[in-house]
Amino acid sequence: MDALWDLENKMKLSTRGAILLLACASFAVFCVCAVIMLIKLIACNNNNKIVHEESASHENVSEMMKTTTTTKTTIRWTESHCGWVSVKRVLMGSMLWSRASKLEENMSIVWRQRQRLRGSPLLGLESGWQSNNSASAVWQRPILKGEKCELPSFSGLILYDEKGKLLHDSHEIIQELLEMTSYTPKNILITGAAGFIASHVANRLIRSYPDYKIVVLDKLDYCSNLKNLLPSKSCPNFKFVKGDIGSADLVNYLLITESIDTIMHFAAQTHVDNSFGNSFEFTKNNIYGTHVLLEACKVTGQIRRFIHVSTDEVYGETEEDAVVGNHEASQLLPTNPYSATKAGAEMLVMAYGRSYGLPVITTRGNNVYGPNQFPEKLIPKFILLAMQGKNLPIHGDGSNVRSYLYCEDVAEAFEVVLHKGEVGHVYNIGTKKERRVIDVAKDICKLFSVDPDTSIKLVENRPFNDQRYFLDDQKLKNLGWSERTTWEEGLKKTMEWYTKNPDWWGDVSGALLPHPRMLMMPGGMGGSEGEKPSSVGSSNTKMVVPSPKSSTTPQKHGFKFLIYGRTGWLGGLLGKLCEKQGISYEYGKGRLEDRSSLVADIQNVKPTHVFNAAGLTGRPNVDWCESHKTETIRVNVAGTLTLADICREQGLLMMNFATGCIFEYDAGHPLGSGVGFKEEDKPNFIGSFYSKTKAMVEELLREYDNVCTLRVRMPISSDLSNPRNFITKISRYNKVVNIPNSMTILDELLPISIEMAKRNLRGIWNFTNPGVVSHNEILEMYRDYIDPKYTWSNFTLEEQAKVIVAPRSNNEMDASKLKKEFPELLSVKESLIKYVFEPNKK
Ligand SMILES: O=c1ccn([C@@H]2O[C@H](COP(=O)(O)OP(=O)(O)O[C@H]3O[C@H](CO)[C@@H](O)[C@H](O)[C@H]3O)[C@@H](O)[C@H]2O)c(=O)[nH]1
Repeated sequence: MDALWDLENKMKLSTRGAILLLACASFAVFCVCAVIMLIKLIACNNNNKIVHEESASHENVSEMMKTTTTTKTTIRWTESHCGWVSVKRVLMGSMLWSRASKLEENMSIVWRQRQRLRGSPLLGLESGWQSNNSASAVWQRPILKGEKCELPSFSGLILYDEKGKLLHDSHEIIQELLEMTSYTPKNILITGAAGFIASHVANRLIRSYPDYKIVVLDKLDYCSNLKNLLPSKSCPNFKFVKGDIGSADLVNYLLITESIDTIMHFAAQTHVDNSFGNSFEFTKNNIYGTHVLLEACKVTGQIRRFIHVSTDEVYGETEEDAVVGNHEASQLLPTNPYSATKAGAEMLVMAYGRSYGLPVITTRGNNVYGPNQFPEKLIPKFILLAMQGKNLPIHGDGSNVRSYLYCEDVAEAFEVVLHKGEVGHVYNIGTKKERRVIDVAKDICKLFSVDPDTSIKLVENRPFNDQRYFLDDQKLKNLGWSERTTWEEGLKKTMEWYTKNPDWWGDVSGALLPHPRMLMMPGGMGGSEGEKPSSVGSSNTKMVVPSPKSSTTPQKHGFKFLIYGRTGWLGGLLGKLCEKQGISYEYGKGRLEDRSSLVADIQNVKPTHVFNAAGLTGRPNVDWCESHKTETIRVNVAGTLTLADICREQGLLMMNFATGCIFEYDAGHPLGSGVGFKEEDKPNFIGSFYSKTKAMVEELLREYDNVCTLRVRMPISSDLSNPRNFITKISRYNKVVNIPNSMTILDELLPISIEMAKRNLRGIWNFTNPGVVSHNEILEMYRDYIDPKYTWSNFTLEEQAKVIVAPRSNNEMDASKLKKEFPELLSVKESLIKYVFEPNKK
């Protein structure tokens, strides 16, 4: 019993003890909770506080970070290997350290598959940081060896090596790595800087920041001009590279060799009118080109800023009565093909920011005006027209409103965005001052003291003409930028500049048409149907009151070729090719030397391109020309020049089949040396009258920027029955010389001439397959593929001279320009086998 009592007492005691213990424990838990809540509360009020980590190495880091919580912190990774950085977001309990992305050997950044971030407000997003998902505590981005990397100011820092192992000796490393610096551009690539806006930006940066290296990449399209960069020409920090942003190899090469850390991407097809014509060019330049740049940034992994230049047009039309402008978060609702491609490009930029942490900034600008602008745009166009005493064509009724900024102010805006813009942000570059198109025209009339009532003509509206683009410009103003130039001041400066530089752009008659379609007309100077340059400013200019229906009428698209040389070999083949490719074409009826007949042809056919395959080559050969010199001059000289001249007047590209028989092997280009004559070489062979006239014409045609001269040599085709075919000719001669020559395999090259027209290529081109082939090599192939019994004999040039009247040229042409444009082009021997002998094999 006592024992039981004892046990009961003991149990009572232990129960009391347990209760006491429980009470103590509860109190302790309460205290801990209170402390935690207090810490959380403090933390809530101190978003910039650093999270302390348990590990000694982390403490070191944290200690250092403590001093840098309110400013941006930059670290640089100098270890021999690549690494990555994680930051931990404060005020979130979880300690889930996400496994980092890996840097591959080729230095490209490969992010592991992760959930898309959905508009988390975390500041880290702004500098390219990413987390597993929006609830994760850990934000990370990879850094490359030597790269500086800004840390969001609220973060703690943990460094891992590339295998994900914590760095334990981080104190020393971090001491060395931590820098209190902000981003400073060093080597900037500006695309499209021979164009209008970018030239002002480039010239400004080159002038104001001698420490920055500015590399300009520009393909020198119709609307760009190296003269725009003249102020920078002799500056040591300026470099110009002619090239296309669509060339991935070139872009990658430039980023690496020039150590580019910043890209300002202006290059684009910008003219709305053109985009109603050939809008594929817009997709190619604006979307694909941007994509190539972005991919190059990803692959090279060294870009610290990618400033993408977009337009206010991506927002689409603003309501006429809207009082609040589009702000940067407004919806994108582009209305024309041009703005649609710009919006598309923006999406890619945004995606590369999100997917690969590319530090992107986008700008969306209002209309810009000032010196250097190609006169397809309203203000320079109207100034030039007014200067010429011509009428100013207003699309529709001129009630459309645009907001105009002076180019220097816009250049300053880009300077501000470059230095102060936040990564991941969009900035409108705008002005609240709006102007109706009709008022712009009136102001220009006033400057030139002409009567607006007689000078201004209403013409058909654009297929779609946004009424207004109204921007909220506050965000950029918050960075310290504001517009400086008044409209009156800016317009006066612009007028003075164009008055001083009326020929800056050469012949721009095509651009001054009411509705230029520079890209649809690969001649670059074309107009839409029914528009002739002469009609601008004439009192006959069609006046059309815009109607909503007509404004949506689709435009006619497609190519139409006008071909001269119907009865000739090349002209005949061209027609067949057009049929095969479904290209609409007509043969010219007029004679080359009869100007009015050519004008009538163009009026009737309304071509997009003219091909000149007409010319006298003589029958049975060029010896005929020696005894028919005036006839040869009439067609080959006067006729060709007349056609080129009319095409230029009409804004048309003329594809001119010329000859390479204006060169002869010489000391600088000896036989067998492999050194061919280049496009820029001056003709050195005028032995025959035919060659003499051809050389003279080629020289004169250099002055016509609407001509594409194709130097054909010893043309060969798969039609071995054609007497003009070089193979047919030499296989029928009693004796042949044996000299290597460059030649043109028509089956391969004629389709290329069509493609060249579509690509709007101009200037002189050696239109031969690369390499040379000798007479004997061709005849050997002829024997091997066609006639095993075929034999021939050779004779020397001296012996040949006895049986011909005029000397013939032998030469090698350098086809590298053509090969560069068409990398698939076969060497002459490969082409002979593929296109001529294999298909004729007996
Ligand atoms: O002969 C003409 C030429 C233009 N306009 C009108 O003038 C206004 C301005 O036209 P334009 O100078 O071609 O500029 P936008 O179409 O407004 O586009 C410019 O401004 C955009 C920014 O808003 C940029 O994105 C574009 O690249 C740039 O071409 C438009 O309403 C045109 O219809 C005429 O009435 N007659």
